[in-house]
Amino acid sequence: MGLSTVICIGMAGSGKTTFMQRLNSHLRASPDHKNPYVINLDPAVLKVPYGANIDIRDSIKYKKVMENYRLGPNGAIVTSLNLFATKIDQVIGLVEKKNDAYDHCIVDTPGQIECFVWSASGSIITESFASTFPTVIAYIVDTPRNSSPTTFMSNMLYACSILYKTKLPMIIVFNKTDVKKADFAFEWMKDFESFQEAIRNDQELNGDLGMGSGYMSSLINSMSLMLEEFYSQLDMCGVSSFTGDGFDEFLDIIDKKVDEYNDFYKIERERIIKEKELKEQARKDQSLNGLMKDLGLEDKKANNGNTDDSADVVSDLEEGENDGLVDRDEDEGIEREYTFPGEDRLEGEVNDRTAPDLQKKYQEAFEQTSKQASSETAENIARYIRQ
Ligand SMILES: Nc1nc2c(ncn2[C@@H]2O[C@H](COP(=O)(O)OP(=O)(O)OP(=O)(O)O)[C@@H](O)[C@H]2O)c(=O)[nH]1
Repeated sequence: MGLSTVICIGMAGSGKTTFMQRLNSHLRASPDHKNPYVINLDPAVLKVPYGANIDIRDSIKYKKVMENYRLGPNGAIVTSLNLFATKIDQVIGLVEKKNDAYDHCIVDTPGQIECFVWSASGSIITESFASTFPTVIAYIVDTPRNSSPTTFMSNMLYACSILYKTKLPMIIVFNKTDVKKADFAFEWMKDFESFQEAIRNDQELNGDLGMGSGYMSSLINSMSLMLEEFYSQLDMCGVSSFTGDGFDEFLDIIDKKVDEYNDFYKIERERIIKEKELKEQARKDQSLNGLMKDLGLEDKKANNGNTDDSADVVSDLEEGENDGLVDRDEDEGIEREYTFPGEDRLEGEVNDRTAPDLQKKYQEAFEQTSKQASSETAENIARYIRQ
């Protein structure tokens, strides 16, 4: 089995870094597993309590990003990730070389979850891993803090949005079980009635001031079906990053999720990528056809074999046909200054339908321009980021 990636995501303070530290030491101590390859993507963390093979802080100085770009803490995290994302191919290349030496590549993400999950660079980084290795999301939850049913549901909705956004297998990891066991959460996820009961109790306990009051409880009730569907796609486990409890189970679930990735998610992802490519090709063909049509160069076959030049092209209009279109201005005789590069044209000629290779030339020019445009765009983005 080759290397698989585990990306740790979770709300601020849920214990991602401590979880990473424990997972790292657990894997190192286990005779059944190889040491993990560890990546830190949190540019703002002061101290990384595990030895990282790749650390975003080595290449990007968070404080400098804040100063140079005059950004606040979150803006600086996003910008640091943007800068890092420009190098992601190199990072993936490095990890790929370790494919045989490691079983797991574990990735820590910034404390501010939205900076990673909802940023373009977060998506690029996740996508890059997911398209190269089987990739699983470990969504870390602070169990004691989620014992209120409404806080729990908000957290689950967040996890749900990540699942649907990344389209990757997900494990919900209830952390800090040394403080509070996660049984209540498993129960709520398996049996929606028990969750509704918890909301009713919360309401009774806290009255109208309680989070479970009125509007919230009816919102939660109406979301029950959606949440049930979401829970059915997940695996969950309870761990304590302090004591190491539950980590064996977590690793078993990772193996299961990697199989799931290979059997289902990979095929689904490839289908989606293929579909996108086809759509993109269709869009390009359409704009090329539009261009050809505008130039009066559409395929003759498209005219049902009618070789008569019946399509309205600029040259036709010049004849002064009464076609209801706008008449030319008085500057009729003035030759247009623009022309198509490399085209040998006769004076005043607008469309030369007799040139047999013209369509081919336009096709080449179109492809050339779109290639040039995309590399120019990439260069512009890189220049902008460097500035
Ligand atoms: N009791 C207990 N505390 C934990 C556990 N895991 C983490 N903590 C504590 O939770 C707090 C947050 O842990 P971190 O690992 O810094 O959490 P984080 O999600 O990486 O934090 P940010 O990156 O700042 O968002 C720290 O005080 C940890 O000591 C655990 O399993 N049990």
